[in-house]
Amino acid sequence: MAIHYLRMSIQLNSINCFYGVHQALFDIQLNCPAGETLVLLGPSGAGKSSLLRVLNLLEMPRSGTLQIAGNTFDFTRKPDEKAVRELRQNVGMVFQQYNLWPHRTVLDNLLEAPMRVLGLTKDVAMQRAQKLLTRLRLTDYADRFPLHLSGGQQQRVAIARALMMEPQVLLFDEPTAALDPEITAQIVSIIRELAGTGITQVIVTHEVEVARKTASRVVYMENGRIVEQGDASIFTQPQTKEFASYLSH
Ligand SMILES: Nc1ncnc2c1ncn2[C@@H]1O[C@H](COP(=O)(O)OP(=O)(O)OP(=O)(O)O)[C@@H](O)[C@H]1O
Repeated sequence: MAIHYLRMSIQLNSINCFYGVHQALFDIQLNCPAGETLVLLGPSGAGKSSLLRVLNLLEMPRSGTLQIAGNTFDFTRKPDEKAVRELRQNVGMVFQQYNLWPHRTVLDNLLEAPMRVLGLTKDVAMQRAQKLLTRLRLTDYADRFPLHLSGGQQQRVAIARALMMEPQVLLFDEPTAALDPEITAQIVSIIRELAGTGITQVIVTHEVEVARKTASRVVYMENGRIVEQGDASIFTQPQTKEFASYLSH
């Protein structure tokens, strides 16, 4: 009989994370198979951003293990620098404030990291950039500076820039915060389109509607702990009174 192993893109085991003496994450256990879109939900201060930031090592937990995109980290030891660099190439991040280079054009924002970090030639990087500019409907803005673009356009540039590295995992911190409903719908449709490409996505959001439209897996957190996790069916059949109450507000 054939045995099928589920290809896990992300596994967290017993993660404990502190800011000084304040513990922000408690004993986090999480599995996310490759190709899923995982949404992290929970009230303010629940630990969603901290958990997201652990996934690309912007926060270093005090203990526990992380397996992501083929790398494994045991946080009781100092992480290997080469493994950290590899992780950052394989795990892209789209920040809430976009974090674009303000004095570089959209095109140069896209070309910079793949040429510097991956060593791509300008021709190869340009080919990648042109495809992404087309895919994200940004071709008319290639020569503009980020501050001359709307929030939704800057968000699309930030997504294109992360995709330039061809990451296995893409992290989003509040991708639709401060965007109006029409632009939110555009970003939701981009996330859904990306889900079809096999990339694994992890999204922090306060917007339950955005979560409902994008998530194939859901994690609900409170006070640094995962209260409930499952597939998208938990939106209609929450298993805990905490998640049910969150959804009803
Ligand atoms: N840099 C920091 N220094 C100290 N404490 C922090 C820091 N960042 C977060 N915290 C604390 O850690 C806890 C989790 O914060 P986190 O930002 O992960 O929550 P969140 O669920 O993303 O909240 P929000 O939805 O408001 O962004 C909170 O109690 C927060 O005050």
